[in-house]
Amino acid sequence: MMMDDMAAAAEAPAVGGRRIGDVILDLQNISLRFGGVKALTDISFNVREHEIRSIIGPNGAGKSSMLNVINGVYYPQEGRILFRGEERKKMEPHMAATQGIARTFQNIALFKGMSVLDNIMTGRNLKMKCNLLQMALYWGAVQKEEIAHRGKVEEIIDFLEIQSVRKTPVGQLPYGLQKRVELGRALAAEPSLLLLDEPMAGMNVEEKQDMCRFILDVNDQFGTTIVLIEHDMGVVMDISDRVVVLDYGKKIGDGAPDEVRNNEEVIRAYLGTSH
Ligand SMILES: Nc1ncnc2c1ncn2[C@@H]1O[C@H](COP(=O)(O)OP(=O)(O)OP(=O)(O)O)[C@@H](O)[C@H]1O
Repeated sequence: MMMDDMAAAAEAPAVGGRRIGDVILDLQNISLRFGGVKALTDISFNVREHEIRSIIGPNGAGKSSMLNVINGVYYPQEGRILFRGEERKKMEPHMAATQGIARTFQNIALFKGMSVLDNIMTGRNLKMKCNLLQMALYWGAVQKEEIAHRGKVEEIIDFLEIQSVRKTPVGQLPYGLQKRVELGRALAAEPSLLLLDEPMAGMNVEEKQDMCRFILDVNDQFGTTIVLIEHDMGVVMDISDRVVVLDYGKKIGDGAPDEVRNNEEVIRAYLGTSH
């Protein structure tokens, strides 16, 4: 092994069978304000390729705001964002999607009257090449493309073990399965960075276990980097490679689950809260 490779290997720990790679997202001194409200103050942390990186903190700590900064929904007043080494200038959410960043939401955002399959298909929109004119002129090509996309969607349906409900309107499914469909829609975009906003909120123990397994499988089998907001500490400590802790918009902890668990400031922030 060359010296450079050895240095890189030392920096990039192997977790399970996975190799954590280079930094792909680097957030430097991010501050975000809404009028007089300081949602985020001088926050820096990074995300490495293939890792599961969790953001935790009490209510109102700034977790969703941080996810929205990563996603390009909010642009911070201060700080730098580097994605794959390139500094990000002002951007729109669809630009994040074209860069390979997908997300799920705290509250399910699916078309309730549409089937599971069609909902997941909406996640392929960006991948579709045919425009309206081509649709009118080259029906054969459009059909071919549609078949390819459906194939991909069927793969995701198999992966998430929801074959039996593929034609069911999403609104008729139990909550846990709806959350799984939402994950499927995000996966349909074949993201390299997947942002999950409380994927286990409101789930029972069994549903949480299933969701944990799927998150780990996505990370493992597709190599997807995952940034996760989650309130369930057991889950966070179990599945994360590294955890960043926010409190009142400030970073109070950052590191491996064990480090964070034993951090005095983190323990103090959580005392007296329901988390
Ligand atoms: N669009 C907005 N306009 C004004 N204030 C906002 C907006 N979004 C968030 N805030 C404020 O920013 C702060 C951080 O909120 P944020 O939703 O990011 O916290 P959170 O950690 O995700 O909380 P929760 O766990 O309750 O979802 C809060 O004081 C919140 O009221």
